Amino acid sequence: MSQRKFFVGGNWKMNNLKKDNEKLIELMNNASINYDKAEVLVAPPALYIDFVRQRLNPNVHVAAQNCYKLEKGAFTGDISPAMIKDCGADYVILGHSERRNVFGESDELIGQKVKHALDAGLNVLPCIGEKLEEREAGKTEEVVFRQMKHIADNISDWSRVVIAYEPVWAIGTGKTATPQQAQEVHAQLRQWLATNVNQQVADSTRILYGGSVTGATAKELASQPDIDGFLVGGASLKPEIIDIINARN
Ligand SMILES: O=C(CO)COP(=O)(O)O
Repeated sequence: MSQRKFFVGGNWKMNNLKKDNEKLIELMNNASINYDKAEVLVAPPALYIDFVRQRLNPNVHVAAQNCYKLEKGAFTGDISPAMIKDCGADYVILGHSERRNVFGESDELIGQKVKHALDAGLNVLPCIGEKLEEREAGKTEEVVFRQMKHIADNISDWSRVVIAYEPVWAIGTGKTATPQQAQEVHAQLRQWLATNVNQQVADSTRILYGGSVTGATAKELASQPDIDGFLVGGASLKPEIIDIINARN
């Protein structure tokens, strides 16, 4: 097992009202979690970052699900890393497949966001992953390497970066990648980092898997040598998130 600390993020997406958030926070605050073994993060909708940060165990990171590439200005509807920090969060998820595919964000824009968020002092959790037709056309490596390059070219400090590999065909579909499928891509990504950044970054950077992770599938996925944790959607809204956080115990 690697020296990289296990990391589990819950991406709440556009779900839950205050009353639901309160229940989820209570569940997490009362759970038995060994924070020496697992780094834990939740990403509520931006409107609730302050609400969640004020109530949640301070050991848990709070993240925004997205942000813009500039500090402030006339960008109606958007938020900046400075605002995220001001509300007490310390991470931002960037380039999630829903941002790429529902909202049309490009590799270039995601790279610019990564750069600005790091410059502004946040930790970043950039996401990459291929669509089903890309996998079926044998293009997985090409796609994730291209996405990775746009991100890596904009990283000034790798100690504040956690990567998430989330194959689009596995997100919200109930079709979890097999441990072998996920491990294969994670190993390729780690090799890409070794070749294109350096060996130290390849050895130390956490690469999370995301896509229909459940309490039932987490343990075997977590036992793979290059899978350093998870970014969880649906199951992060349920009590089984605790089993996923404890998957390495
Ligand atoms: O997109 C995801 C996490 O960012 C994964 O979502 P699901 O776990 O619901 O498939």
